[in-house]
Parts: sequence; C-alpha cells; structure tokens
Amino acid sequence: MSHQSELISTDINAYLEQHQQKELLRFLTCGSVDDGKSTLIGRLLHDSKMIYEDQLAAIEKDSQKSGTTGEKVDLALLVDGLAAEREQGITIDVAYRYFSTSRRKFIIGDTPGHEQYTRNMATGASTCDLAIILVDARHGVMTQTRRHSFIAHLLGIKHVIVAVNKMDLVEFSEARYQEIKEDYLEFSKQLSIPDIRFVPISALEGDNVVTQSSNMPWFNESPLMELLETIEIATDSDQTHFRLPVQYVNRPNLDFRGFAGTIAGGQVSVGDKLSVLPSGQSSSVKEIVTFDGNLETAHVGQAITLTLEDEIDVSRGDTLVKSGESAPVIADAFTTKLVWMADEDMISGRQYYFKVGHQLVAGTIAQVNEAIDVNTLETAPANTLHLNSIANVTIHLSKPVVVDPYQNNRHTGAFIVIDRLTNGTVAAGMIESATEISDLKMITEVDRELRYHQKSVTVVIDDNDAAEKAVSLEQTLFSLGHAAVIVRPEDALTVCPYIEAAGLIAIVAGNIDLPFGLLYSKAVTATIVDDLTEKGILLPL
Ligand SMILES: Nc1nc2c(ncn2[C@@H]2O[C@H](COP(=O)(O)OP(=O)(O)OP(=O)(O)O)[C@@H](O)[C@H]2O)c(=O)[nH]1
Repeated sequence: MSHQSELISTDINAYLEQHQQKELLRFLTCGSVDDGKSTLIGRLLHDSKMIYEDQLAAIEKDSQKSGTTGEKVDLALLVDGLAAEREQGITIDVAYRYFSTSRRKFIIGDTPGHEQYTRNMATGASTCDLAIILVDARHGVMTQTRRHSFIAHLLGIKHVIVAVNKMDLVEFSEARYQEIKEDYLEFSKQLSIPDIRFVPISALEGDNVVTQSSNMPWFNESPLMELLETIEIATDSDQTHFRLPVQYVNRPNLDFRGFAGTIAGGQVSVGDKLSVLPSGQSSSVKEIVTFDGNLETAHVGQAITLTLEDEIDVSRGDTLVKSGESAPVIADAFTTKLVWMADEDMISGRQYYFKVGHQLVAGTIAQVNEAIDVNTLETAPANTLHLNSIANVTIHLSKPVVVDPYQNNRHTGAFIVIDRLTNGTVAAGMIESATEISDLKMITEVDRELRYHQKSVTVVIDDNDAAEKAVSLEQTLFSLGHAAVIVRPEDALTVCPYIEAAGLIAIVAGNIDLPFGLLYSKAVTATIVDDLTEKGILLPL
C-alpha cells in the first residue's frame, strides 16, 4: 500500500493501537445517476492513500480502456469494481468501502442513483451517521436529491453534507453554488435535518475534497475531508437510557450464565439494578464480560456479556434496562413509517413476520394511514404499497414486543418485515408510537372522522389506567398529524366546546389526576395555546 502512516513500517503495534482508538464514522454517498459518487469515493480512497500500488497501476491501465475521463485516471473504476457493472457503467448495489485518516476510521456505503434502488439506500442508511448528498452543479437540486434527503432524514441521519460536484464544469462559479445552496435549504426546511453543511467540489480534479481548492478562492470553509473528520457524532446515539437487547444466553457450564448482546443505548456499570422486559423481573449486574476482559462500565455500541446476581429468567429477545430509568414501550400495535422494498405489493391483513431487534413475532399491516410522495413530501390516502413506497401504517402483532420510538433510539425503534413464505425482507419500519390493539379501533375511527369529515371529536376514556391510555392515545394521534388535549371529566362541559372550536381533539379521561385542562399535545400550535390559556382553559405543561 502507498503507506498512509510512517508508523506502519517503523512500529506496527503502535500503529494498530492508535488505529483501534480512532472514532468510526459511517457515511453514505447518494445522488442521481452520474453525479460522481464513485469518482468521489475513489478520490477519498486515493487521497487518503488507501489504495494498493498495483491496484493503482491497474486502474491507470483500465482508465485508457474503459474509463470515462479521457487522459485522467478514472478513480470511479476503483469503486465500480463489479465486471457486470463496469460493462453497464452503473453501480447496482450498496457497496461498502473502508478507509482511515489520522483522525478517524470511515465506512462508506455507496448507493446507486437509480430510482428503483430506493430500498438499497434505505438499507445502507439505517446504520449511517452522515449522508453526503451529491448534486451535479450543472443540474442543481433534482428529484433524486429530494428523495435521498428525505430517506436519510426518515432513517434518522442527523448530519448531511451537500457536496456540489463538477464545479469545474460551471467555471467554479460562486453564484451557481449559492443558487444550489439556497434551493436545497428551501426544500430541506420541511425536513428539519439538524446539521446541514455545503461544500463545492470537483471529485474528478480533487478541488475541496481533501485540500482547499485554489480554483475557488471565494470558498474558505472546510473541505469535505475535514468535515468528515470533525463533525461531532459521539452524542448522536441515546447516551442516557440503557438498553441491552439479549442476542443469546451464554451458558457454557453450570457456573456461568451470561446474557450477550450489543448495547443499544446508554451505559451500564457493575452493581446497577436492572429489569428484564417484558417479564419485569429484576436483579443487579455482577460482571460485565467482554472479549478483552471484564469491565466496570460499558457504553452504547459495545458488545458485552452480562452476568446477574440472581437466577432470573432471561431469554433471547428480552431487553435489559435500568430499573427506575424511563422504560421502553411494551405493546402489540404501532403506528410506524414503512419503506416497502419488495417487488410484490403489500397486502393489508396478510400475515408477515416482524423482526424487532432479536424479537420475531407474527402480525399484520392492518391499515395504510397515508402514503408519502417522496418527491413532493405530500401525503395521500392509499390501500396498498408498491416497491419503494413510503407510508405511515398501523401494524398489529400477535404478542407484545419491547421497543422505543425510533426518534429516541434507532436500534430499538426499527424493525423489518419478512415474508413468511419466501423469508425475504419486504419492508423496513421505524416506530412512531405504540398502543394496544383494543384501543386502535377507536383511534382509527377518530382519525377517519377528522380526516374525511373534518369534524372535531371528543373521546372519552373511562378505564382504570385512563391516564396512561390518554397519553398514549394523544401520542398516536400526534403521529397521525392530529392535536389533542387531555381533559378531566369534571372540566369536560366547560372546556370541550372551546377545544372543539379550536379544531382539536378533546380526550376526556376518567380517573385521571391532572390539573385543570392539562395540555398534552405537541401538535397544538402556539397561537391556540395562547388563546386557550388566556381563557383559562389550558395549563401548558
Ligand atoms: N468534469 C467532471 N466530471 C466528473 C466529476 N466527478 C465525476 N465526473 C464524471 O462523471 C461521470 C460519472 O461519475 P461516476 O463517479 O461514475 O458517477 P456515479 O454517481 O457513481 O454514477 P453511478 O455509479 O452510475 O450511480 C464520470 O464520467 C466521471 O468521470 C467532476 O468533479 N468533474
């Protein structure tokens, strides 16, 4: 290899130790066909010196034969490695590449730009921290740019770098770059991606990829590689709520019984009191065993085996959480976002398997609430889902599972749908909110009334656990785009007319210990809140 570090030849152990400690960034490159993803990845590998010398010699030779770059070495040939693909001249699956610099290690997912490959992008994006969205400077923001940004956002990617490529073909024009930047910012307002950066590049020539470009002196922000090396990702995963989905129970002999898995959230220390879900039994941590020896504390992302002080029942698919911390949801019905990935259409009511972490249960997609047009982000009613459709759906499972909303935890809030006959993955889903099947009928009715008859609705809940149900109902309605206010029965007569007049749903919950007219809904707009508070109807939470 054209060595990337002096240490490799002088002290290999020191190099490996240093390499081990580096933070890992997983990122995805996406864009329309021919935007230059493969060339960019080739450039990153080349400039970070992750190419074998003989490989380089081979692509120099190939560039003359099948390259698309004339005299220059076609770096895309490094990435478009498959022979069939080379003949066709397109990338046909998600390809993963590895490289590192002195500051970080990287895994790149290269997803194809073709429309029908949305599912591949969804597969690639689910484990990524960051997405590079390539835009051809000549064409600007395209349908694919919007689609990929939406999917990246849907899958919980918090960092997006918009790389405006082929700047050499627009004479390195600052005005063109600014125009694309403004277009993108205008479109992305609807997505609320927390961190968006822009960089004008030429992947082919290397401008602003690793080093600052002298062709674009007007751009004095960080080049692409510097962004990749420095964007802060350590706090992206759930650091606070401990989750260990148990992958298997390790019992090599009678004296050892450990629960193995990868920590999906928070951290755990020896002595911590844990609960096993869904059973609710508890014990405390005796040892944290890893491949490299025992630990006092382990963090999110680490693969560990825990032993407990007490002999309690734990099996594959259970989740260990810290007692007293905010617990995940245990439920058998959910509203979720779903990306349909199969060639065959989805059939409502048909039995599929749902795999949530290590939990596998049968269930159905009971209803499509609305389909989302990824190009315009508009929603519309739908009865089925086709390849690459994205929708908000309601699922019913045959038994309760332990989950978190995807927004809180990308590991414990995601699931896949499996065809029972072919065993193929047909969809990937992100959980929005959970409930019980018995409550869903009522939610469906409320949703229908509001959506199709545009009527205000008052829902009355009069169970023993009315408070919990009211909150869960409010959250489910919120995920369907409705705003609700929870009300005590004694306030209902005075308060409900105002709530209905404001176009909100009143949830009257019996047996509920709430202050007068407690406001619960995240979807209630500020003006309505002010208005109702002024009238003394709401106490904002
Ligand atoms: N002039 C110029 N050409 C570029 C640049 N980046 C890529 N290209 C060319 O654009 C064409 C497409 O580049 P690729 O890297 O294969 O594009 P891709 O996005 O990976 O395409 P698919 O694999 O089909 O999805 C090739 O001919 C590249 O040489 C650039 O910055 N400037």
